[in-house]
Amino acid sequence: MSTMRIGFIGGGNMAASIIGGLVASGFPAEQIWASDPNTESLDKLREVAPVHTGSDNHALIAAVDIVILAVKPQIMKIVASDIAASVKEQQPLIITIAAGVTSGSLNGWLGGNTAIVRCMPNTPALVRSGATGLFANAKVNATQRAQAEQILQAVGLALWVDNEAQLDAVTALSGSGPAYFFLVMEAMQAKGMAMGLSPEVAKQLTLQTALGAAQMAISSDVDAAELRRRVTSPKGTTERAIKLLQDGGLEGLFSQALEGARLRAEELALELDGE
Ligand SMILES: NC(=O)C1=CN([C@@H]2O[C@H](COP(=O)(O)OP(=O)(O)OC[C@H]3O[C@@H](n4cnc5c(N)ncnc54)[C@H](O)[C@@H]3O)[C@@H](O)[C@H]2O)C=CC1
Ligand SMILES: O=C(O)[C@@H]1CCC=N1
Repeated sequence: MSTMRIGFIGGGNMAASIIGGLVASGFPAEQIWASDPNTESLDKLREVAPVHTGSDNHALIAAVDIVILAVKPQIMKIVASDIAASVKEQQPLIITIAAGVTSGSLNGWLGGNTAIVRCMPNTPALVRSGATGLFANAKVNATQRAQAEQILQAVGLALWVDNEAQLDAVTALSGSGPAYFFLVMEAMQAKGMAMGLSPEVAKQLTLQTALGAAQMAISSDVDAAELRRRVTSPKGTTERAIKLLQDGGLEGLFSQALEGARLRAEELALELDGE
């Protein structure tokens, strides 16, 4: 880890958060490169850490051992096809964080035979509380797996999945997941206000409750169902609220929502493969 050189193609939000996490965890900024045609993105990156920056993706590949593709999914085919010759020559480990771009599509655009780790991070990576699923293709060796894991751990939890199809489930669960919790926060906050609390009080109580519930669930040795039972006094307020949520079909709705997201992830991969 300490001697590896890492290059980011695409120096936007996700690159900035991973670079920030790496440097905060002790990784030397002088071993990090980033290339991006947008000089504003590069200026912002240099505010995060004094990394090497430029606009030439080929020069970046020549300088590093690991290339992280952090561009938008829609331009991945163009970027990958353009760097294919350099990747063939230098044989870096490729890590992609783009949603919906399969390792098979990427491998094809890069000319084949490429070691690829495909990751599905989520937006809390921006505050180093991310949750990432990782998948390695058959070309990735044990050292490269450990390197990829350490890089993504710089922005939160990083867990391997057994096969690439499981990344669609990861996308439905933790990739899109922050939005589900944000929706619950919006609804609770709105009703708190409707019941007479000020916007600020409703907001702060909602957010602190979300944080407290997550921290309790993470640190507790019992599961979420038991924690819920412990809040639920017999014939009390929680019992009434939970019954209304369950009678309204909350669990079934979550099942449908995650299934819909997983199917959409499958569709997106097919759409991007054709681009
Ligand atoms: N934003 C998030 O929280 C998450 C993002 N992702 C994935 O991360 C990837 C990056 O997302 P963001 O950082 O949010 O996007 P962003 O738009 O902030 O960054 C993308 C960067 O790529 C640069 N770029 C465009 N063309 C380029 C080229 N030819 N060569 C090099 N750089 C080029 C752009 O100038 C921009 O700075 C996406 O593929 C997205 O699917 C995945 C999970 C969560
Ligand atoms: O909504 C999306 O399609 C992407 C993938 C996971 C989070 N955002």
